[in-house]
Amino acid sequence: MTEDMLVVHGGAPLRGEVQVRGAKNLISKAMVASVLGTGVSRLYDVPKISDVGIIRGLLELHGVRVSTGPEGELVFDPSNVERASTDEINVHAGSSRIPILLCGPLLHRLGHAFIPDLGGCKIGDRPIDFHLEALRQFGATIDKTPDGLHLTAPERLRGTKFELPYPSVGATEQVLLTAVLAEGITELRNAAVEPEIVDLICILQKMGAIIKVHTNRVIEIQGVEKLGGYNHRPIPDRIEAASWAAAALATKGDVLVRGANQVDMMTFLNTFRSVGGAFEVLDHGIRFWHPGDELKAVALETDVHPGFMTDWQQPLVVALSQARGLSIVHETVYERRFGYTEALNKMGANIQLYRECLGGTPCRWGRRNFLHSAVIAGPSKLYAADLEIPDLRAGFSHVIAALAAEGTSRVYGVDHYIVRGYEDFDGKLAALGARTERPA
Ligand SMILES: CC(=O)N[C@H]1[C@@H](OP(=O)(O)OP(=O)(O)OC[C@H]2O[C@@H](n3ccc(=O)[nH]c3=O)[C@H](O)[C@@H]2O)O[C@H](CO)[C@@H](O)[C@@H]1O
Ligand SMILES: C=C(OP(=O)(O)O)C(=O)O
Repeated sequence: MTEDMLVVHGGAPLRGEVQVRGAKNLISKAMVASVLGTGVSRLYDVPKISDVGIIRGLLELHGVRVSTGPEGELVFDPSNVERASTDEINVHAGSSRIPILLCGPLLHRLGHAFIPDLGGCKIGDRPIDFHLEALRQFGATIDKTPDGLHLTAPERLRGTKFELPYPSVGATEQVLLTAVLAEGITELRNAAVEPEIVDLICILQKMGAIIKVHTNRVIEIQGVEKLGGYNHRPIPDRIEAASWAAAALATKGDVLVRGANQVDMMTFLNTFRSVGGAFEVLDHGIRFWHPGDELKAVALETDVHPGFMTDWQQPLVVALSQARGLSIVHETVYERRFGYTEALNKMGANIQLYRECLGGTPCRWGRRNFLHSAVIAGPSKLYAADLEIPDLRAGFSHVIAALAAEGTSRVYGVDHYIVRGYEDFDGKLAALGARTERPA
């Protein structure tokens, strides 16, 4: 499909400024949280990305009135939450993972929830067993049918004690969004504590929830009878910020990422510096640049917060292909997050994948029968190629590689994938001096 294709003339460093707005991985959850309230909620700085449109559509099907204000403001009025037909909901089947988080809010409001097949990036099996087990413990009944999940809770859900086998972001959000209106106390052990989760807790607290974050990943939620609305400006997107930082490094450029927040990116910044990248933290963002010296190889493992995010590795690996020596990236969160390396190799990179847990510690997952360690030998000269994007973050890394390469590449799948997480992608590339075109 040529309309989904970006032509990239490589070889020019990215230079200039981009602005990041509210984090993709918070915005959609904040939208879901609005359903829990009886009052109007206002979310500011919402980027124009496709996941927002999908969740908006689902909320509207359930009777939430959504309107837009200036500069990315979204307003939610959930006073008339109602059931939607499975056929209508199924229009959104396979489009996002967020619908699973509607379980608790819809059960509280309606006693029933229908969840279509989930979508999201195909970067692993991505089961929802922790979600379903937690919901059962709250008292929900779950019926899996070929068209999706039907959940019922004829009585008020009850608080519970639950320990996650792994600090899953989605399952932690599931528990939070369910426990806030459940009867009694919920204790969640081994919870995820990503900045996006802390921001969701802030939103719920604004709505009237009582949530205590203890040490050692323990979160205690005291259920309340009723929640109101919220006014919230979300944390900036630290994945997008790191993506532009990696793009600056890989193209030997200099990019000021307005809105980038140091505290949410500390681990990334340490790695960026270890590779040889330079940055300066400013009041309104972070400037990232290639200082001219040869980049250095590093070993890193992806991990839950405060570790190195799994969503940061794909863009950074393009820069690592330009570093001298052997870099190791051990992916411990998802089983199949190296799909993009095939394209980089086609362009001249030297990346080998291994089933072993390379990098230091064994994979906490136990799922070792996957190619989840990458060894990147550099520096490699990159040449243009025709590339097919396999998922969102991989897509960004394809585009960076094309920008760093010699010659003209064609990148397919841009509008399908990149638009899920990067607002005004073409506009931002143009602002940074990238030489890209859309076919006529
Ligand atoms: C929309 C959103 O916020 N997406 C992010 C979210 O995804 P998401 O919330 O889906 O990621 P999780 O933290 O839940 O998944 C982490 C790991 O746990 C496994 N797992 C998860 C749930 C479950 O019930 N059973 C199970 O086995 C998954 O297969 C995966 O291997 O966190 C990931 C980890 O930071 C990020 O890469 C994604 O960008
Ligand atoms: C994996 C991602 O998102 P999702 O969970 O929506 O698929 C991502 O943002 O990189």
